[in-house]
Amino acid sequence: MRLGFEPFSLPLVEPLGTANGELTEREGFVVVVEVAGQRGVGEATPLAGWTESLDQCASALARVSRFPDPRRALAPRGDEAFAGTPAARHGVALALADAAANRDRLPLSRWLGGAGGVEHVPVNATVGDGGVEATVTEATDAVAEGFDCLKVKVGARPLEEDVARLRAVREACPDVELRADCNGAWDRDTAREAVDALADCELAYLEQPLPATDVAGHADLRAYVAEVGGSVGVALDESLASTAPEVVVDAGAADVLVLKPMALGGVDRARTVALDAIERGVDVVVTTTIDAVYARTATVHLAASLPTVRACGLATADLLAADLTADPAPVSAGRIAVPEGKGNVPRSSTSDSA
Ligand SMILES: O=C(O)CCC(=O)c1ccccc1C(=O)O
Ligand SMILES: [Mg+2]
Repeated sequence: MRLGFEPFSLPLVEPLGTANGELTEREGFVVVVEVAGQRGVGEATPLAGWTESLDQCASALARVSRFPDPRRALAPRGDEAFAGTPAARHGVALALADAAANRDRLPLSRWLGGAGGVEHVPVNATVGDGGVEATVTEATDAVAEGFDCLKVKVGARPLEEDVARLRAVREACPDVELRADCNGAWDRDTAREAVDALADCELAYLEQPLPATDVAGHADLRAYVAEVGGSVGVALDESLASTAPEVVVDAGAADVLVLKPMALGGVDRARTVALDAIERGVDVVVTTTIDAVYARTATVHLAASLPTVRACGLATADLLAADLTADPAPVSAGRIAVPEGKGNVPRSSTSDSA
């Protein structure tokens, strides 16, 4: 039983504009385990605001790599080994899951508990902040590539500009499912104004309109939408990094949960959260923090393992200027074919398959 980890740094092709500023590169660790001769590869790619810092992640991985058996770190009593470091837990849990799925000769989607038979996962295109013209160009390019669901980043500029952007996208792309991700940028009044101003845009949902900790505000906003006879849903993303998902669901604060396995401490944990939410009538979308190929592919497997999932935020490989190995699950016509080989990233499709 061995566990090692190596740092990586991958630049984005161009910065992704969000209400929290620009994301320009992704740094993290490839985690490798060997269990009874079986190799497993995981990924820990922390992102400030969603997870621990890079340094905290490295410390947690170093600590667990000195365990005689790192599997103990995932056992219920060992979970404190990862307290506050969900990205580190994600990396170790994925490496161990990959090794076990390889041993059992199952694709990760099946090893996680999926029934099988899901060949594709639908995905949304991610349209960053930009002027009206740039936003419409990105949106129409995505539709031409076959996407039928678009997520537009908003909240980085005054509401009337975001309204103009979303109206222009709706006009140019009348048939798509349209979502807007505010990354917590609005206050309660602005969010209500947005619901009114966007009533004719047929938005599927507003993602994290209010700050992460304002769970009650999101419940109030849902009540407001019902009161004015609107149809826009409320999706929560950042709130799930600070508030337990069951608390969010109990509060009636979300129509949709946006689940990021890196922030939730692993695809295994994200799957538990997803199944619980679905059972309670809340939809789920799975996405990443723009992770590299191992974590992104694991999230494709997670999506495929669920009984239902809405278009996922997994069309982000092209945002990276380089990746850790060949992509076994590229986007084609707005969806991703689920890898069928054993494990997470099947060895035959990797460039380091020696
Ligand atoms: O969901 C998507 O379409 C892509 C992922 C994405 O938007 C994102 C990427 C990095 C950090 C945060 C977020 C987010 O959903 O807020
Ligand atoms: Mg989001």
